[in-house]
Amino acid sequence: MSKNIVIHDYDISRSKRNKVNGHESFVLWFTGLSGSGKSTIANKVEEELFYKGISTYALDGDNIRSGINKGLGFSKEDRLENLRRISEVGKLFVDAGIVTIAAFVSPLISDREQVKKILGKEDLIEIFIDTSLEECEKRDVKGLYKKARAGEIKNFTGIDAPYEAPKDPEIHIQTETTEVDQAVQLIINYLEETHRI
Ligand SMILES: Nc1ncnc2c1ncn2[C@@H]1O[C@H](COP(=O)(O)OS(=O)(=O)O)[C@@H](OP(=O)(O)O)[C@H]1O
Ligand SMILES: Nc1ncnc2c1ncn2[C@@H]1O[C@H](COP(=O)(O)OP(=O)(O)O)[C@@H](O)[C@H]1O
Repeated sequence: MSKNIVIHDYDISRSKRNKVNGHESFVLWFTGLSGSGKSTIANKVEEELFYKGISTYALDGDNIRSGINKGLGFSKEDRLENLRRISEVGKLFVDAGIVTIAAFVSPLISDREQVKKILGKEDLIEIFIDTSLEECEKRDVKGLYKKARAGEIKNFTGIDAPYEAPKDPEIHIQTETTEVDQAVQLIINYLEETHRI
């Protein structure tokens, strides 16, 4: 803690907010290669939760890398800082009583260890969107793999930057054998079975 910074406790606590909202707050953290299906599945999971009356918010590349993290690139250091700030923002949302959905490549085990350290194991549900590089490249939703192969983008995850698969995620989805709707149902089932919702 910096010198001369004194934390002020507010009376409206997270547990009061959770009680009023009628549900817990936590982060669903999606990790996987670009094009693996993180945003597609995260978006539908949010929709499903939202229409169940749950307060949700999705943090995704668009609202983060063009806003709070404008100026950060894709070096190992910048990714770590990107994910550190996202985790801190996620922590605020959880404190605000919101089920927070985060969809980021988050490629390294050490990146995700930092996320876990900031959010705390209890408030984090890690979801590995497991799609082979071959399939992501075939999808090439944004045409970025083509550019990376042509050398027009450097440090592209899966091409010339590493992706380290999670060893023990709470939820593991293989999109080449699981349809989007099935993936969403697996996540909702997990949340119900673990009494998160
Ligand atoms: N070099 C490189 N490597 C990986 N991805 C790249 C890169 N350059 C741009 N993009 C686009 O940025 C999205 C990934 O941003 P993230 O913030 O999720 O990345 S990270 O977690 O900090 O590694 C990723 O979005 P998604 O496709 O939604 O995953 C890409 O579209
Ligand atoms: N089973 C599946 N799960 C998720 N996405 C799938 C699946 N099958 C095909 N797709 C397609 O793959 C693409 C994934 O893109 P996107 O969700 O933007 O990935 P990411 O956010 O990981 O970069 C979408 O065009 C989606 O329709």
